[in-house]
Amino acid sequence: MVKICCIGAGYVGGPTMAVIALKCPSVEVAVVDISIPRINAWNSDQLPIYEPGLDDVVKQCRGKNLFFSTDVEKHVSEADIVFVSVNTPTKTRGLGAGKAADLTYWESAARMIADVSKSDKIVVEKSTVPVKTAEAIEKILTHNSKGINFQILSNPEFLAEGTAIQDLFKPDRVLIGGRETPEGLKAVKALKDVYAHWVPDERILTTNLWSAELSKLAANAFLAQRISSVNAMSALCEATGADVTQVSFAVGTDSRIGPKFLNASVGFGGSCFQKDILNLVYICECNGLPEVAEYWKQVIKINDYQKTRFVNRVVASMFNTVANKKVAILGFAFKKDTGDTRETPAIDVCKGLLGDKARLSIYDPQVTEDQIQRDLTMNKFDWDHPLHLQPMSPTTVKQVNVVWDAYEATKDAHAVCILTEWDEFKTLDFQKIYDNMQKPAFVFDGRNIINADKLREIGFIVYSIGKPLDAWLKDMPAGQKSNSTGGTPNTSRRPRGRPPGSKNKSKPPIIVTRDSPNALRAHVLEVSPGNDIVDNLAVYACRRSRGVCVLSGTGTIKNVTLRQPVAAPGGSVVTLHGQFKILFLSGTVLPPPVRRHVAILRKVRIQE
Ligand SMILES: NC(=O)c1ccc[n+]([C@@H]2O[C@H](COP(=O)([O-])OP(=O)(O)OC[C@H]3O[C@@H](n4cnc5c(N)ncnc54)[C@H](O)[C@@H]3O)[C@@H](O)[C@H]2O)c1
Repeated sequence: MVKICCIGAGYVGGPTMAVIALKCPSVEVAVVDISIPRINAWNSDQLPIYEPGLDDVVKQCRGKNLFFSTDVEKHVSEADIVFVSVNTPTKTRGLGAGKAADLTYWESAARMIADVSKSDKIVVEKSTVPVKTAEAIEKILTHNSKGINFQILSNPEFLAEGTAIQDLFKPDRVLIGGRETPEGLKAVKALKDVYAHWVPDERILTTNLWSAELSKLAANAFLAQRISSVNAMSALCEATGADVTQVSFAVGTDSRIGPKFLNASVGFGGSCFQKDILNLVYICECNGLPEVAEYWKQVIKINDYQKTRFVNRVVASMFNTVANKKVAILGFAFKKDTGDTRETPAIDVCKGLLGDKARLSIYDPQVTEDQIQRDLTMNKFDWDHPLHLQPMSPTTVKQVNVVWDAYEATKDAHAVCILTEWDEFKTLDFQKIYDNMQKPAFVFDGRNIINADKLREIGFIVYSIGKPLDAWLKDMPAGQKSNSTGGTPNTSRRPRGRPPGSKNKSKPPIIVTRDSPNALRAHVLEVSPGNDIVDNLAVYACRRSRGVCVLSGTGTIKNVTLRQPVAAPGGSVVTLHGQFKILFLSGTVLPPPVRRHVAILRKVRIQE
């Protein structure tokens, strides 16, 4: 019986090995990891990752030919084929920091394989690694081999989280790279035989080692580039009145381009795209190709720009400040059908809004409070280290409240930001949400999943990425960079001086609302039908611990109770029934600890 061992029981190692075990009953598969909680979870009913269809596959073969264990050395020494699927984070220190791949975990796995092996082995790179990594790994293994023969193969994984099981069942292709020597070709054939249990022969591609390694980086760079291309178009669509959905449909029907991966959004995320492109950029620089490096860097710059642009749009639309306003965040995972939050755009958007002092109420069906707090306090790239090496007890962000229901998150909120395209968000009762929100009520759809027209009919002010703007949003210039957003900083500098040929333009009005606690701020409040105006204002003042000075009001009211000042001679209460139009409304409402009767709504002039 062929024995396979996979080092690393993560998003790739776990599902990939479970599918190999399912499809190859004659192969014994052990998945090993240094993380005890992770292995315990794989052996329980609560798997450590959420992936549609995964539970079913694991249940069918766990304990038969699929095993999860922390006994790394035992299973490695017994295996014929060792997959290495460990983290390959971006380096945070030293040479190549912020770009190059950190191969610490890979190297320590390779040294351990060399130490414990007693028989020949095929070692398979499953992790995404820089091109030429196999050469380095080969050196480590052969220098410590004690006469054992190791063959290194590159077999990069192309699954996408959220559809991993489908992708593994029916891959577009399986790529195997190996040495073009008799031993290398034999090793390639041995691995090909494993996949041949369920993947058609024409879908198993074999190449040399370096082509396989580079193909994975190239594939991710191309995918991310499509997203950045359509996101760049989305900014132009907003500026011109074009609709990005119509543009991408028209572009995607060209058979040379194709329709996939052309949805505009708040930006791409996930553990791979940014990391792999940075890695590619570094490799280009090291190979003396600065122009090529610069080209790929732009894909990440546009992604950062898109997140910053989204935050700016939210802040600018809400009178240029979100200080102390409740903003509901629907969705935190980097895409639907996964609980994975690695490099999710939600992190930068939330940090940006928190930088402007918003209060956030976050709901995601698959992400825990602990994870969200961790993500919002962790340093860049720290997430890509095994759990036990990450900061143990992150400080929590106080302005963040994580809830388990979209209606709870949106209650009393000023705005809703949709950051993950979960299907359940499409069927929310937006009328109910609107009724329970502060007015004007805003929806910022970062995934273009809601029916904007319907929401506008309800009364929302809606922003959908790359779509024609509401009149309200057009009047709120959001193109400028906001220094207060904590999102990924935009490093590009504007050239000095006026562009050639430009004239003096009329300047947009400057909105002077700063968050000094004592500054006056203008608010438009809408009191819903059936509500008492004074009560509403009192609740509003109380929640914000602020005095409210009412300057004017419009609309119609019913059942008016006019209280004459108590001290006035003959002071009394006059109650008027019927429908009245407000001509003039002024007054002051003070928050606690001032006693309620001191809060006075002074003047209402009404007309029958
Ligand atoms: N997540 C994806 O969608 C995806 C897709 C394709 C490729 N990849 C690549 O696959 C690799 C793994 O990604 P992932 O998402 O599964 O990461 P992950 O963090 O989910 O899993 C990696 C696991 O390796 C374990 N590990 C680290 N060092 C170890 C060691 N010396 N011995 C035993 N276990 C060790 C960690 O504890 C962790 O559980 C990365 O290189 C990634 O770029 C990821």
